[in-house]
Amino acid sequence: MNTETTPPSQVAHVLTEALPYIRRFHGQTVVVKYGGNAMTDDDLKRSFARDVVLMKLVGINPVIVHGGGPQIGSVLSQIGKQTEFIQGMRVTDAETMDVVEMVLGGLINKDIVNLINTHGGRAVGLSGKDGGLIKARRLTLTGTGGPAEQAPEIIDIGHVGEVTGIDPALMTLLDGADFIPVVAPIGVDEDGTSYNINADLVAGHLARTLRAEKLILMTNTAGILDGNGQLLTGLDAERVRQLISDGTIQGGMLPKVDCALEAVNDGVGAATIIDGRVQHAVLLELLTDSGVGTLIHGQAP
Ligand SMILES: Nc1ncnc2c1ncn2[C@@H]1O[C@H](COP(=O)(O)OP(=O)(O)O)[C@@H](O)[C@H]1O
Ligand SMILES: CC(=O)N[C@@H](CCC(=O)OP(=O)(O)O)C(=O)O
Repeated sequence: MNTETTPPSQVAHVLTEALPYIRRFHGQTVVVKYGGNAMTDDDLKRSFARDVVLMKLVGINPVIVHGGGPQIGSVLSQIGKQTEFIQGMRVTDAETMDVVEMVLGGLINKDIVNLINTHGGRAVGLSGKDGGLIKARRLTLTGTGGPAEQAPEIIDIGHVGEVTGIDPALMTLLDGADFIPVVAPIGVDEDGTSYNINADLVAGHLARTLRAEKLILMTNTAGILDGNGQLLTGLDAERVRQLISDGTIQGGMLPKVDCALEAVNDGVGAATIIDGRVQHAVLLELLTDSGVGTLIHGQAP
């Protein structure tokens, strides 16, 4: 909103509309997954940084988990390396893992930290290695094809991890000192081996561990769409299962719905998938009556 052209009464109205939401989320943790597809445009990146700073200033505790899939892809193509996804996960050999660490833990993480800090926040960038934050192990995928009587085929996708534990100590420390944590989705096992982890999965685990009031997954669609491209504003587990089995939900949307369902069934207040291509998407979702995207419901009590 441009306050130079907006009548003051309208500005006051907007602030009043936000008041019940500010009260509701005050002192609560909100985990925001900032997908690589939502960080392509400089204006959008700035609007995201301002939203995060505003959240912190009104007493909400934002925790940012970022992706960077397209950015990893572009560095891999610059060095002439092919990349492949199986069931939404990037096949990650040792050389790809180095690029993942450089792009996620280096470039993107520090870019977001810098952006938040230049807009008045105090962000601290971490990967899952810092303070033992994200414990991981190798993820094994099983094939979906083949005759039913045969044991499912095990697919090796290299250094791709799944989260086995989150140590919240560092988060609590940062939150207590009013810092904003910005987390790169890299985990480590007991032997010190690094793993590339889908950022949605990390965000879901963090939200559960921190008992977040809300998990927000920002992506490059209006939310979850039905077969006709229409936005589905609210879904429960049963409907999600149907949409997966009829192929409406697929690819990169699969880990999002999985982790959103796991989160709401394990103590997280709500999970929404929103359009990160919209300016101030996070504020619209958190602090206005309109809300945006798809809300994933938990099981009825
Ligand atoms: N039913 C669906 N509704 C919306 N998007 C879907 C659906 N099924 C699959 N997708 C795909 O999921 C993508 C989002 O996942 P992904 O590309 O991994 O995004 P991000 O980088 O934000 O994690 C969408 O761009 C779309 O191509
Ligand atoms: C295992 C795996 O696929 N990891 C992802 C990690 C980044 C990510 O999740 O980025 P987005 O959220 O932007 O998709 C990858 O290598 O692309």
